[in-house]
Amino acid sequence: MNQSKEQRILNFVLQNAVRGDPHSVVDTIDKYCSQKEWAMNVGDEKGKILDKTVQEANPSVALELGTYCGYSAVRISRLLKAGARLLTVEFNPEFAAIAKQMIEFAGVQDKVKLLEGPSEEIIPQLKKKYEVDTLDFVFLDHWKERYTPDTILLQECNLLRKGSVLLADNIIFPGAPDFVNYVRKSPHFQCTNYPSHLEYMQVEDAMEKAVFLG
Ligand SMILES: O=C(NC/C=C/[C@H]1O[C@@H](n2ccc(=O)cc2)[C@H](O)[C@@H]1O)c1cc([N+](=O)[O-])cc(O)c1O
Ligand SMILES: [Mg+2]
Repeated sequence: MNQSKEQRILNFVLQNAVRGDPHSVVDTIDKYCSQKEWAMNVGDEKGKILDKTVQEANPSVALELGTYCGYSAVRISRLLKAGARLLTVEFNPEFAAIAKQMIEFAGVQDKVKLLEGPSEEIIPQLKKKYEVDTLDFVFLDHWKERYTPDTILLQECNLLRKGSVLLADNIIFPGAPDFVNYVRKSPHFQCTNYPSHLEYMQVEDAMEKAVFLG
């Protein structure tokens, strides 16, 4: 049966990137997805905003919702300090299998833990099952209608602390209007908007940073 697009992306990385070099894995995925087949990786332009936000937060414990092929898991984990870890949540078994191989090829498997399942199931398990106290950084890049319920769930599970940084992809396209309304109206978040473009396209997009105020 013919290969999936995600398998083709992984194969291109295995054949063209440098094993153990996360930067080359990120660049190689961007090369494939800009020249051969579009895919919903955060991409390099928004990736630079992600990099800066991660470096500023300098998280000990980070969470990503929506692993997909592992592009942003590799991108984030390459910036983590020694001993820091990224927990990334993926619901689709095929994508999880691709991401696992991508993460291992990049050599960041010691920093990244891929959790398979829906975010609404995984988030309530983070404290007891995954020994999380609070999250220093959260990247939201999964189903857009899950951004708000999962942000509420993170608060209900006491996973945020004063200063926890949320960064959400696709605020303009495909859009997450209820999330933007929620965090901008909430007295518990200090928000910043970062205009950008949809990955590999000339389409407008943006990222929203929401810092939890406690
Ligand atoms: O739809 C988009 N993203 C949805 C991502 C979904 C990913 O999150 C996982 N997940 C993991 C846990 C869950 O609980 C639910 C889903 C899904 O299994 C999938 O791997 C999107 C679309 C465009 N676009 O241009 O159309 C651009 C983007 O940057 C996007 O992020
Ligand atoms: Mg996205």
